[in-house]
Amino acid sequence: MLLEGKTVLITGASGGIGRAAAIGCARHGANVAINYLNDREGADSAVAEIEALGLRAIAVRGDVSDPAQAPIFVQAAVDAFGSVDVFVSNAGICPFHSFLDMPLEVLDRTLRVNLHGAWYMTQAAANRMVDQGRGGALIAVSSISALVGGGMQTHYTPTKAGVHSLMQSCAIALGPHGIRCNSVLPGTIETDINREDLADPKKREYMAGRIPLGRLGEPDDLAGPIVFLASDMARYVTGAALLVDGGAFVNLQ
Ligand SMILES: NC(=O)C1=CN([C@@H]2O[C@H](COP(=O)(O)OP(=O)(O)OC[C@H]3O[C@@H](n4cnc5c(N)ncnc54)[C@H](OP(=O)(O)O)[C@@H]3O)[C@@H](O)[C@H]2O)C=CC1
Ligand SMILES: C[C@H](O)[C@@H]1OC(=O)[C@H](O)[C@@H]1O
Repeated sequence: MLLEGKTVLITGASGGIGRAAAIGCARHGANVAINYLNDREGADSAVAEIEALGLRAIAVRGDVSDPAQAPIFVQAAVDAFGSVDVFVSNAGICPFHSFLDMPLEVLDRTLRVNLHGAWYMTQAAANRMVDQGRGGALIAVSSISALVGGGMQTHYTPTKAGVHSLMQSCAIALGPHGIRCNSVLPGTIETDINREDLADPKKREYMAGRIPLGRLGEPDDLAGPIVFLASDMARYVTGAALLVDGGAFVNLQ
């Protein structure tokens, strides 16, 4: 049990990586506050799964791109569990689109959810941790796409580089408060975000073929790395980026 007695907050935890991380943290003894936007059923089922493990969980609806939602989410977690020990900034979107004709609304929404949303939520969680005076851990779900490009992701990849950069700067700003700030960089993980993209058999075969470990990722592949970075096992790790990609990034030839 690496997170016994801790309170973990995760944005976008109604499905995919966030949901797997929420359940992974509960398996290690944490109570979990789950933020979601549209998928009430997914959020409720994550809460039920955590409760079945004997831990506590709440689901709080809110759009991370709205700055007013950040203090509301943090306060809801404090009201329910009394503290904020770990915050995982995970909520994100990736509406695949070509560059030259990118509608401004698609660009704007992607930046607002993935980057502004991460910033607002991280700041609110950090303020609470500083007030508590006993440190904490912030983790951003960045991406292999922080390091490499995507022709249909020109609006998205800068946000993933951005959230890792946010963790690096926060590591400096918050280190004196004992708050560690790190990123995980998933490769291609099968979730709703890429269901349509990977429905193309050629694309799927190409993406899977790039991976030395021989398969696309599943959401639960991120649970262990996130629990590790959240826990005291990583007590001297801050400003780091942990690739979780089955080896895709290093696979040149
Ligand atoms: N899958 C992959 O290959 C990779 C994913 N990532 C990153 O992982 C993170 C999670 O993605 P993944 O699990 O794959 O995708 P999913 O689409 O499965 O999950 C996305 C989650 O984000 C939530 N969400 C979306 N927009 C908002 C918003 N405005 N406010 C609050 N919650 C929101 C969704 O909530 P709801 O459904 O309730 O609306 C959902 O819970 C993203 O940041 C993504 O960039 C990084 C690298 C690879
Ligand atoms: C959504 C994509 O399949 C996924 O998102 C990322 O961040 C990865 O790099 C993949 O491109």
